[in-house]
Amino acid sequence: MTHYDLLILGSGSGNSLITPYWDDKKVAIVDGGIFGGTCLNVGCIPTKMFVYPAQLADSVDEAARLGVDLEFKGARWGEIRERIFGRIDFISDAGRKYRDSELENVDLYAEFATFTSPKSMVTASGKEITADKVVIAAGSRAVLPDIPGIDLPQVHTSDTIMRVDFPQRVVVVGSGFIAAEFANIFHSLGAKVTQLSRSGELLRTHDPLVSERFTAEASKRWNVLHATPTAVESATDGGVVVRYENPDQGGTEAGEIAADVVLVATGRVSNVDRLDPQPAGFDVADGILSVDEFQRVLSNGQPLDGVFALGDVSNTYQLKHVANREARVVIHNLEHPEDLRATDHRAVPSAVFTHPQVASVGLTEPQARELAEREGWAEDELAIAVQEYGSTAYGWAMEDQTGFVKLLARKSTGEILGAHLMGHEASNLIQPLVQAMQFGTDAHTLARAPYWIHPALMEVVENALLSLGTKDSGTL
Ligand SMILES: Cc1cc2nc3c(=O)[nH]c(=O)nc-3n(C[C@H](O)[C@H](O)[C@H](O)COP(=O)(O)OP(=O)(O)OC[C@H]3O[C@@H](n4cnc5c(N)ncnc54)[C@H](O)[C@@H]3O)c2cc1C
Ligand SMILES: NC(=O)c1ccc[n+]([C@@H]2O[C@H](COP(=O)([O-])OP(=O)(O)OC[C@H]3O[C@@H](n4cnc5c(N)ncnc54)[C@H](O)[C@@H]3O)[C@@H](O)[C@H]2O)c1
Repeated sequence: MTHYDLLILGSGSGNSLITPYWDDKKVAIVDGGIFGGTCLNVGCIPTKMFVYPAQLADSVDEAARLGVDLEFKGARWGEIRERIFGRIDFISDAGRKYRDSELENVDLYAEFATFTSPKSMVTASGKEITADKVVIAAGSRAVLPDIPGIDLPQVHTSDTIMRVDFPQRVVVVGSGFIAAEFANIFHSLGAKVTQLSRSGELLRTHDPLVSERFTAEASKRWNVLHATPTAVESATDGGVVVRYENPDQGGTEAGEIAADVVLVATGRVSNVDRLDPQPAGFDVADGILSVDEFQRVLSNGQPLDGVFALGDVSNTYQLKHVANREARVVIHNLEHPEDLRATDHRAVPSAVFTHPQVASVGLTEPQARELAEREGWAEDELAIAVQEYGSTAYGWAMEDQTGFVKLLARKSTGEILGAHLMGHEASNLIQPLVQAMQFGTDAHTLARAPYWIHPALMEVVENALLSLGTKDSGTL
């Protein structure tokens, strides 16, 4: 048995916890997967490195509308893939070597491990590790529907799809973040894409206007079927046949579609079940490890001293910037047990890097209506504004016909409740709204106090804020 000052389970966001504070202390980092975790190896970073070339390919259609004739001659997928993974694999490998052999005070266990008590683990090869402090950053994994043929080699999750040779025919199963991003990448780079959506509505957890308009836009670009897969079968040409049926009345009729590869993007679950949480007495609720606001793991509803968790294993956001924020809180709380700080989850934004881009923060319209009803607000207290990109000068320059900013606010106070953007650079345009929600800036003050550069596309946010008609804060 080897004892450490700190044991970290998971080398994704967990890797950032080893600050200079631990230089003269013993640290164990345990990871049975690829060093560096999901975001670096199979998540945010490589996907966005494919999204950008896809965006360049998309510009051909946009340019044509504006009288500029470009030609898409094709994408050198193999080259793109080698460039992306040449960079990423190098970073992952260098990180692993640094932890494994260059730091004297850190031991890397490249194995899966399970808990035997809150502060002790056993690795797959039987090594026992104990520690004074423990951080669980074990992430999440893709879930697959239980249908015949799901284990065929042509069926992928986001973990493996980016390493394939370019497929001419792709079936994407699911309607969430991952499905939207990959359907767009493969379509834009020249593949024939069919997306199977169980509900027929893409990005369904977003505001209904986003879901409705994104579904319409995506359906113009690739084949979106209101259907769910029932089986995948090998085909004689080396590909597969995906059988599908309509999940409810009004859906696509049953049928089959041939594909080279299938990407299954039907959600991710916390890895907590694979840690053996019972012997450790960890609380698990709704499939995630329970933590308090200081990221301390709970046992029978009480925080365990010196045991923390962060990221996808213990939150339902499943976003890297949330895992990073929680990691900063854990870094502080590990080093200052007498001055614990809480994680602030008030205004967590997200973006879907597809085409058109989507970005959101705060309440959707149904959630805001529910709040208004619960709190007995007057009829017109909920202010809603929808501002089209095309209503601004830069939108004219772009001849934009799809982009919009939708805002929800409380009329009498100007409190911004939610923001939902779809269109060019939505992931950047949303940032001032995130700031305002975080700092409690009301809609009128945000529109009037700072200068907004004219005629930047950001004016669409300024105009949406003014369109809300919330209380006049007096700022001219
Ligand atoms: C395709 C894709 C695209 C994404 N894009 C974005 C994006 O654009 N923006 C965004 O904010 N988020 C994005 N995400 C989500 C983001 O990647 C995750 O929220 C984030 O990486 C979670 O970090 P983590 O530290 O909690 O877990 P991870 O980075 O997954 O780290 C967990 C580590 O724990 C290890 N582990 C698990 N169990 C054990 C065990 N029992 N023993 C030993 N080791 C174990 C795993 O091998 C893994 O390396 C994306 C995710 C995917 C899949
Ligand atoms: N840009 C980003 O920030 C980004 C990008 C990718 C992933 N992520 C994170 O990763 C998480 C997982 O992404 P995801 O797209 O897998 O999950 P998701 O929860 O966004 O979407 C899952 C989709 O699969 C559908 N589905 C579930 N079971 C099904 C079944 N049996 N048959 C057919 N459809 C089914 C659901 O209806 C839903 O549309 C996201 O929640 C997100 O937080 C973030």
